[in-house]
Amino acid sequence: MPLFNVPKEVAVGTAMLGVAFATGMLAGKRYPSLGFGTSKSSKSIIGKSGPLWQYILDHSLREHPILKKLRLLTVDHPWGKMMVSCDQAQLMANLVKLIKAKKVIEIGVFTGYNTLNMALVLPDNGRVIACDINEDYVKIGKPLWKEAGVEHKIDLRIKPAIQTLDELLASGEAETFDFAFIDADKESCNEYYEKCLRLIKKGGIIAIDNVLWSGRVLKPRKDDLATQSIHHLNEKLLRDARVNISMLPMGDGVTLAFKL
Ligand SMILES: C[S@@+](CC[C@H](N)C(=O)[O-])C[C@H]1O[C@@H](n2cnc3c(N)ncnc32)[C@H](O)[C@@H]1O
Repeated sequence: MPLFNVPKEVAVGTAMLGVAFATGMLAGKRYPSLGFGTSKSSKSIIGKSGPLWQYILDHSLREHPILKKLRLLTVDHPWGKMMVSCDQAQLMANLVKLIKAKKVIEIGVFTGYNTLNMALVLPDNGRVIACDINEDYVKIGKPLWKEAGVEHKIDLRIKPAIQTLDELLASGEAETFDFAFIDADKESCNEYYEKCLRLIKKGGIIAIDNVLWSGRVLKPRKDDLATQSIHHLNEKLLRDARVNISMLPMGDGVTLAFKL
């Protein structure tokens, strides 16, 4: 199947994302112009295409050459805006290293940029449980996981992420993970969060992407289920005594929840 086709079986899971892209909702996931592929939209709520953004990358991004190769492979893909922001991915890798994580979960792999990013900093016996429903996207990045020599750290599960999380819980892996990155269909973000919270150890971190949803969270429409879902989770997290949180205006907004 051509890479650019969305297979029927994932149409439901990705439908809202599709709408999001068509309407610029994911405009915050944009890449800089200088050697970072095309910048297709100017709707970013936090200015991700101007000279200051370029300066930030020029003075902070330390990207592994194979990660860069994967980003450039992905950026011109028609769905390339789904890829995680590279500065944000670098923060994830720094956190994974800081807490000496061994077991991490990625919910929403796409072409595998952040999966590779985390695998690169995990110890040799570390493991990324990588969840997606679309194998065609993942196929783009898989050869680069191998080229980077980290393929053995990645356990790819092609099925709805809820199912994978339930299987991990059923197999006794509660409180054994160190880090989770939630970046898939937004309607399920609360369920992903609750299941990840059970899977993560105390002191572990859950990172939730797109918490600003290009600003739509400011005025969620009743018929916009994705925005409603993100907004409800944001409100819940503010009062959730099980975690400490930081909401960062990076990419399309990322919340870090530190399990107490
Ligand atoms: C925003 S992209 C993920 C970007 C990725 N984290 C990266 O590093 O570039 C969202 C992904 O979630 C996947 N997805 C959508 N619904 C899903 C579901 N129910 N279960 C698992 N993955 C899902 C899509 O196929 C897509 O690849």
